[in-house]
Amino acid sequence: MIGRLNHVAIAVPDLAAATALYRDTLGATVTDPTPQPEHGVTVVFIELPNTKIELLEPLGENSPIAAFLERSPAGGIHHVCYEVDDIMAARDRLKDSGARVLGSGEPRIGAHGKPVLFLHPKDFNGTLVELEQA
Ligand SMILES: CC[C@@H](C(=O)O)C(=O)SCCNC(=O)CCNC(=O)[C@H](O)C(C)(C)COP(=O)(O)OP(=O)(O)OC[C@H]1O[C@@H](n2cnc3c(N)ncnc32)[C@H](O)[C@@H]1OP(=O)(O)O
Ligand SMILES: [Co+2]
Repeated sequence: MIGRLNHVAIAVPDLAAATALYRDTLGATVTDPTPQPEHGVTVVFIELPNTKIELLEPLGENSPIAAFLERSPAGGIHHVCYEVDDIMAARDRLKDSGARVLGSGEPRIGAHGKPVLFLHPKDFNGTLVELEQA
């Protein structure tokens, strides 16, 4: 069911500093920061030949990454994102298998303008999983 690895997300306390680290120290191609208010984060993508790294900084009062950064103030790997061909079929199959789909269970539009869903980390070996419509 899952296909390509779309991105690995890293939550960071200082997006400008993290972006500079990837751009200047690691020599990567980086995008401009993009606020995603409906997701409570500001995002920078690091573009690699075979996938992307998504740097996440909290945005607003109720950011879903705030508690994560309280637990890990220096930042850390927050989620992995896999592409699926049919996100509704994937969601229904996962729910039938007992996996917890986070939020309302309805896909929302993610950073690439495509529908995304999140799966509870406790159901996937302690890793928060994002699914993105391919
Ligand atoms: C930009 C848009 C989009 C894209 O297109 O790429 C994005 O990526 S948006 C990214 C941010 N959005 C989300 O993360 C949405 C989904 N997340 C959530 O709903 C919540 O963050 C959460 C996963 C339910 C966690 O909620 P939180 O309040 O932070 O923690 P809890 O106390 O409920 O945690 C319970 C349990 O799970 C562990 N945990 C929490 N987050 C993670 C994580 N990222 N990776 C691994 N484990 C995680 C937490 O430690 C708790 O464990 P125990 O203490 O053992 O109970
Ligand atoms: Co993501």
